[in-house]
Amino acid sequence: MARYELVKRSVALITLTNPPVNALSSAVRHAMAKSMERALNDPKVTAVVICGENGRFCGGADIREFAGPLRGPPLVPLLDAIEAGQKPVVAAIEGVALGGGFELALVCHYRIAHFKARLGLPEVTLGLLPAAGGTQRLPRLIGIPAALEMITTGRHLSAQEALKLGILDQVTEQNTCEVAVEFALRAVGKPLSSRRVSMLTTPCTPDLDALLEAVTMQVKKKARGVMAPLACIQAVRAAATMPYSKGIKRESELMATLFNSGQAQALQYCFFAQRTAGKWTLPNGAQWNNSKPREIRSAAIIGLGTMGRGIVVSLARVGISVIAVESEKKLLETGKQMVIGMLERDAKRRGVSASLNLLKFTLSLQDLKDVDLVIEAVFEDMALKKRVFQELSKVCRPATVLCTNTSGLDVDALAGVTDRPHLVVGMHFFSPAHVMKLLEVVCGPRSSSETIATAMSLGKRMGKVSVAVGNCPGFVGNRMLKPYLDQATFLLEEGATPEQVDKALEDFGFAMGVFRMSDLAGLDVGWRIRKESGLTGPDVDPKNPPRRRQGRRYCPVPDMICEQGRFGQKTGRGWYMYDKPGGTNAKPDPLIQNLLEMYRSRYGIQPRNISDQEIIERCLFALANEGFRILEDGIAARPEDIDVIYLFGYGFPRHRGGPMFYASMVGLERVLQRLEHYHQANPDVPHLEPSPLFKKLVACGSPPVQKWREHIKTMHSHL
Ligand SMILES: CCCCCCCCCCCCC/C=C/C(=O)SCCNC(=O)CCNC(=O)[C@H](O)C(C)(C)COP(=O)(O)OP(=O)(O)OC[C@H]1O[C@@H](n2cnc3c(N)ncnc32)[C@H](O)[C@@H]1OP(=O)(O)O
Repeated sequence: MARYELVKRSVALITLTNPPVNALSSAVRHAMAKSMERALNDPKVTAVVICGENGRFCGGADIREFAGPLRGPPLVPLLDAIEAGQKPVVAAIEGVALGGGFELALVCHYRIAHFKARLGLPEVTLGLLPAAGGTQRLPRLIGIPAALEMITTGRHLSAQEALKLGILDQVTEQNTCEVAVEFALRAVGKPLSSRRVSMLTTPCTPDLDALLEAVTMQVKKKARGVMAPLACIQAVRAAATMPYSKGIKRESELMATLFNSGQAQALQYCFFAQRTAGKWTLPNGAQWNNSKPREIRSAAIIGLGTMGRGIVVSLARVGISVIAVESEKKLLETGKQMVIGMLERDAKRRGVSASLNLLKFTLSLQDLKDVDLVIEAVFEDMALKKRVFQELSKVCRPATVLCTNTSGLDVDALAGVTDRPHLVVGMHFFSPAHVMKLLEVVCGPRSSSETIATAMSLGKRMGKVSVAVGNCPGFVGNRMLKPYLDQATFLLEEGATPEQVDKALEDFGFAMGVFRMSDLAGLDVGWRIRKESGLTGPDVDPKNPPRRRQGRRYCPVPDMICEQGRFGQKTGRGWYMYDKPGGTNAKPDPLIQNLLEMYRSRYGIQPRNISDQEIIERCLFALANEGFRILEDGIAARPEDIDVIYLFGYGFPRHRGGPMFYASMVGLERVLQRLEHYHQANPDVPHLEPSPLFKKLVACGSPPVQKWREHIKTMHSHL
């Protein structure tokens, strides 16, 4: 857990050895304490260097240990002892120094880093604060404004930036440990008191209160209802206004309030869920670590609409040659100009040159004969997509992987029209594709493990959080959206307004409520799907009651809105009104209020007061209930996968952990009771009927979300 060596006859080299990130587990803390004691007591040792094995200094405290009772030597006294020691200690930072790892570096008397190293205090992203002295030492070292920014955002700094801020003493391109050992030898005999950061005075900040107020407003706006950034601000205030001994107590009190909070549990769950999601597995035993992806050097995108353009940019910026295909010259030219503009802006922001030489634009599918992979991103129309896949089958070489960006159509039906169904897979990007992190990799029953591995690995290369899902209408994300949207519109029928529903969801933590989000996405998309599914439009039998379809409750209000040409932001009118077509400033529209009032009176609905609690319960419990069905059907392998999809694709607030984790935090029994209650009141809404898996989990004593998998016995897993 820590290796101790004597180098250059007088330098104790202590290496943290806890792969993969040398986290400060209780065993590491124990070994560190013993090694430091040995170094400080050995008269031969004149200086100490601390480094991490495998080119990684330290990824911080062991987050897994936070879930259980704290054991082993506490970190704070260990770090205090290092700082107070009478021999110079140098941190040799390679890879990362994050969280507790960065705090370890802060107690060393000198810090040397490799030029590729990254440093930061990401505790806030885990619902915590840097409670091993970080909130008190960092402001003393670099001043309040810079420390506040680092601590409240959790941002990683490059070594160069850390050097400029005064965190590092030296940045090197050579062997960091060797440089640190030489540095340590030179430091022997020099006074250490000015090198003990806890003993420094925090530099004075003019207008401290105004600065703290401004940052408070900023974090409240950015992360509504999230506790950790606010606690970080209070801790940093203590560094400015209290002596170190009192500030450190304040830091620890604030940490105690965060440590056991539901928010910290949710955020730490998200950290691990995100990493679990990449570990896909199929019933035949093929999985992420035994299936080799193909190397993708060239790709083609068919269709240069919003999605296609975003995908081209995502591929080109990671160095993949892209051929972009459109069906008409004008569309091709417009798409080309937009892609070039997007790539140039992206490159400018990242300080690199735009990889325009990787792009080729064409009207001919014949140009795709040699590409490694094709992503179809044409209009969401099965007949059109089938024609494209048939054509691709003829044109592309037999080994080319064929992907569809459909957001819900049958991937296997497309595979079926090709000569290579095993090489067909869904790659469902989210709009705008060059910004949104989520990628659903849709595994058809005939997709080979190599094809899935290729799509997952390509997603990772593009910086996406890729989740493997099964093939069913809407896959995971969009399938779950239906019960959520249905509940929101039923609530309007019963007496709520779009702004009330949105406010309840935004207060819960969503960046945008469901109606504002629908206006942004465009209401016509859902309208077209409802028409195609026979739910609305001229094909519906006029004898059919307007509020019932296929034996279920149906709300025609969204159709009525679309019939008025209100498609959302793009038309300047939707659930809200906007200053102009394309405007983003949503204002309540009296016309919508009138429409709802007339609608209720036409159908004899007595509006009632609806509480925010009911809005949250009906929208989110219905969402989670569909998640349970998805697990039952084997469309998602784990609840973590569903949560990751909602966190990265649908703006579910991270500090709530995702719909499945949220249900477990509320308590499965309580959620079940509430669903049963709502289902009794709405027997014609099947989505409110608790799923069998859900009931089974409650009957088994509501195990924690990580254990649900043990209770899921899917006969026909799609994964
Ligand atoms: C009333 C009660 C009062 C209680 C008071 C309590 C007081 C307690 C005081 C304690 C004070 C401690 C203060 C310090 C806190 C912290 O340090 S919190 C941790 C901060 N660190 C981080 O957030 C870093 C997290 N890790 C990362 O960002 C990345 O992993 C990485 C280091 C940048 C590496 O990235 P990459 O190479 O892409 O690898 P990954 O896939 O992300 O990770 C590889 C595996 O390592 C696991 N892992 C990573 N970091 C940690 C960690 N810190 N702890 C445990 N495990 C970690 C990760 O899960 C991966 O695992 P596998 O998926 O199983 O491979």
